[in-house]
Amino acid sequence: MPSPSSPLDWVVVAPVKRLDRAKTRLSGRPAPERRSLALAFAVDTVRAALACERVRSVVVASDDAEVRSAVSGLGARWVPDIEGAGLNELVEAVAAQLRLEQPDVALAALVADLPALRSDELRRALEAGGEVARGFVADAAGTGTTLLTARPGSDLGPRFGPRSRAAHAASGAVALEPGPAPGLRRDVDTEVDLWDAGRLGLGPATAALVHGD
Ligand SMILES: Nc1nc2c(ncn2[C@@H]2O[C@H](COP(=O)(O)OP(=O)(O)OP(=O)(O)O)[C@@H](O)[C@H]2O)c(=O)[nH]1
Ligand SMILES: C=C(OP(=O)(O)O)C(=O)O
Repeated sequence: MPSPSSPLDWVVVAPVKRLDRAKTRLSGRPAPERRSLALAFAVDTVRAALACERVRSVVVASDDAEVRSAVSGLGARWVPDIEGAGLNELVEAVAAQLRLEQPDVALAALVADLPALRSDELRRALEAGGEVARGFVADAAGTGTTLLTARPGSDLGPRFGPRSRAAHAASGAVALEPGPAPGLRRDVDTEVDLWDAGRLGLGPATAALVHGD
């Protein structure tokens, strides 16, 4: 067991929808473009999480073969989606399995549509998460959640979805204050979100699509 003062190592669960069903709010774009963007968002999110010094491993929950192949290439592990389950049931089930495998692990659930995520933002958020039983980071809009944390001994208790910030707070999770973390909070659902992520600085996969880098 780590001593109380040593920072925890985290396992990050990142759910990724099947690409043909993802990012429906980017509806002004043809389906192949939406698909490529959804994949690029996930790749940039997972790459930044894997580069975070507090992250022991990243587990991507997805039924999409292209997603699985891309994130495996980065060094993440993947597990299948659960047929008919919603996002919260899926995260809960993957977290329970991880706790069986590694009982002392600290767990985090990270949405995989954060193309401007920086590893140092995630590190500060996870360090703040290590101070409380359950914590969350609100999204840029202030209504949703991008990161949910649970120290060893606590369950994630995910309540992602509409108004998840309020739902996580009402469930007893603490709002984490990791300092400036605009990329961690900038989930991309709409064209305006994508523009804002571009202003912050896109990860390489998304930048290649948006700017042709
Ligand atoms: N594996 C899996 N991931 C999911 C599921 N629902 C949502 N996600 C992921 O959870 C994160 C947050 O979801 P949303 O922001 O709603 O993303 P989205 O569903 O692609 O976008 P919209 O179609 O605009 O709602 C993204 O990384 C999604 O890929 C699900 O049922 N299974
Ligand atoms: C799932 C969530 O994301 P979004 O609101 O972007 O769908 C959430 O904020 O809980």
